[in-house]
Amino acid sequence: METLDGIVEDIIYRNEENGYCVLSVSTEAGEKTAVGCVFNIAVGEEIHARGHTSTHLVYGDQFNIQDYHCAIPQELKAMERYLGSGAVKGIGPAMAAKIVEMFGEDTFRVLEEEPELLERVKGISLKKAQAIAAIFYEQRTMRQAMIFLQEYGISVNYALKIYQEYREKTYEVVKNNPYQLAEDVHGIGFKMADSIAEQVGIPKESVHRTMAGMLYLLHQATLDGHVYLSREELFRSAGALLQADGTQLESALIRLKLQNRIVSVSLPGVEEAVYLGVYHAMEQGAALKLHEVAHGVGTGRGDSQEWITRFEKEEGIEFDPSQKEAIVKAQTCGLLVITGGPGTGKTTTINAIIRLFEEQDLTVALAAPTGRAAKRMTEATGREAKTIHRLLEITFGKDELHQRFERNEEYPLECDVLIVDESSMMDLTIFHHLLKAIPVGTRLILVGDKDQLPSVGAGNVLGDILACRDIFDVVVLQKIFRQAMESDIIMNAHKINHGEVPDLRRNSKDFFFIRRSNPTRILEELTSLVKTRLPKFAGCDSLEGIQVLTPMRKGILGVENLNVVLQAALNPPAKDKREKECRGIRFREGDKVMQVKNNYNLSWTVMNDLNFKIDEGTGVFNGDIGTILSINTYTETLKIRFDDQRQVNYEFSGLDELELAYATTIHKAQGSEYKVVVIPLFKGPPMLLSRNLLYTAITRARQYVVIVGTEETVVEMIANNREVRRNTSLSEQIRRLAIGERGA
Ligand SMILES: Nc1ncnc2c1ncn2[C@@H]1O[C@H](COP(=O)(O)OP(=O)(O)OP(=O)(O)O)[C@@H](O)[C@H]1O
Repeated sequence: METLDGIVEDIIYRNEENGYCVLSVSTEAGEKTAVGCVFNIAVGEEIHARGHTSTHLVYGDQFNIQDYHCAIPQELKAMERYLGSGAVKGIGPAMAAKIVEMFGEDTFRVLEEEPELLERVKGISLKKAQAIAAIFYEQRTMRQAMIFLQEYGISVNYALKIYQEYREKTYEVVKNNPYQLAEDVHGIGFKMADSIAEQVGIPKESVHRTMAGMLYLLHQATLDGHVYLSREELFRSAGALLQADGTQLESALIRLKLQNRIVSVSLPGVEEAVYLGVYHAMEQGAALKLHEVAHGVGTGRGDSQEWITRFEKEEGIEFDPSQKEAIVKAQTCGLLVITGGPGTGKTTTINAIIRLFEEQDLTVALAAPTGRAAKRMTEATGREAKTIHRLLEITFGKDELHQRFERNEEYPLECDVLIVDESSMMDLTIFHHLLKAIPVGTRLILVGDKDQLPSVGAGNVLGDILACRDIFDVVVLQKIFRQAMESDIIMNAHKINHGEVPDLRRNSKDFFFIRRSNPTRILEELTSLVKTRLPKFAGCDSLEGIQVLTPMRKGILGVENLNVVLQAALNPPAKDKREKECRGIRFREGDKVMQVKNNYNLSWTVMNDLNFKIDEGTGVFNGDIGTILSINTYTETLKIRFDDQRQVNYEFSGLDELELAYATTIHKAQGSEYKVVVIPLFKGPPMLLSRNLLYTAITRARQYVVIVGTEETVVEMIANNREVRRNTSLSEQIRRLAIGERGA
């Protein structure tokens, strides 16, 4: 590795958000340009950096800083420049000259130890002297902390986050219990904390380590959808991860319980279910609020039967008995769940319910868990539907567990009826926040298809509520309407859902099966379809209209390889297209990409044709798809325009939240719809090839489905009705409360 030592002469560019700087540094070998993330550096400071030199096409040689430390300058001239550069707020160049003239080499000692002496300088009051000293102290502490943290191999980005979290307590936390970092600092997980702990010299058997390891495993379980782990599961994984014995684990478990960070309860079939405290509280809170909402309204106004007859006449429609039941129950129940597969009239029923309430002058709010689902609901109802996050007015959240919403029990939603579509996608966290904001007396109507894959986040909210059909009101729409029957996509989706294999040889107008017997042939066929044949046939763009959905991540037909192949076919390298590589993914201007995490802090803007900003906000969500408009290697940013026109600038350091999206997993496509869906299917592990995965994939298509692969795989998937069980206990909590109510 090369080194660079010199004095910062100029800061040519500084990105305030990610700290990326272009510096001009004077060294013994002359003036050099250095680039990289450098925090809190000022003109006049000495920089000692390690890194490598590369040659930029336009800017020539530049030193890429990997790690660095800087020091307050020693020479009078440099001191003056440093103080006057704006590094210490309140001191400009003229004042700096006066201070250095008065105190000479003693300047920094005075600033640190006897700031009141500054008052002697003309123009500095005692108050100002104190303020200057405070800033100087803060900067010195920060600089020292950054050096300290970098010694443990912590990157500048994380070091800054750690310092911002703990300030002067940084040393104490890192030295005594670095595992705390995993809980408090976004982006630092157990593994990184564990490696810091090893360097600090914390023994492997430390109870802090065991506790952190257990919390980590419970958190990992939530990423797999589980709200709790059985004690046996937790001990098995913790034993393997931490090489800890039963006594150590037991003692950590007790401490965590005493601190209320975990809760354990017994459930039917599970002797001890262990939860992260916050998840247990969310389940309990949700169960209680569901009961309150369900019982919170009196019977509705007017006679809905009469209204239905009039509506049917006016609209020339005849409702199916279960649709009528849903409309009547919407009037009489505080909580109603309407569920049904594609084409069973959910939207038609919602529309009638909205009309009925509106005619009674009640306000109806509409929401859905994702941006795409909300957009579809808006189109289908002709009324504005918001994402749940927007409805609740999200304000802050470094991650899912730290989300903050303006709307909550103190400042609840102001509507008489709330209808949530695509409820199967709601995870426990968002559902808990939603319920908190619903005042008792407001009607809640949850609509969804129970056979879709469960939510990406932890929980099985819709499934758990439906398991309590004897307690809450549920209407299942089963009739497939004539118009829907004309679509093979809908009919085949229902067949698949019932375990029947559709006729794959049938000549269909919207559902196609192309038999190819090995992965290489499947890939060739799929590429040719997406690149040329389907855009012509369906009259759409390869990128916008067509989505390849696959069950797997790995292998020839996994997301990763499909993206490489499709990128090469649809957006090949070109001289005028800039690129940026990150985690082995080569992002290129023009690429189709997907955000793979909810990020509530990313800012977006919407520009009009004249490039004027017409809207702005924050939040980009898991599953949002867009196109890379430009890559700027100088400012280290990448600009993306999402499908709904929002434009977002990503720092290169935030690219781990992006993936190529020519192909995505079926899981990620939940709640989205595409004009054309292409599904490659070939042998794979049964866990990945299940019936509801195929069902979900097919029901994502609005106009055409094309399956390329082997008939055997389709048959196997339909036969594989093994639902992946999630450890959740919302229904149990609902039941316990119901028994309590009956008993009371
Ligand atoms: N009672 C009815 N009589 C006749 N046609 C109906 C009736 N209810 C719904 N339909 C028609 O059936 C089709 C499917 O209905 P709708 O879109 O409401 O179903 P959905 O369950 O929302 O479907 P998806 O989940 O696919 O969006 C539509 O064309 C709709 O007009």
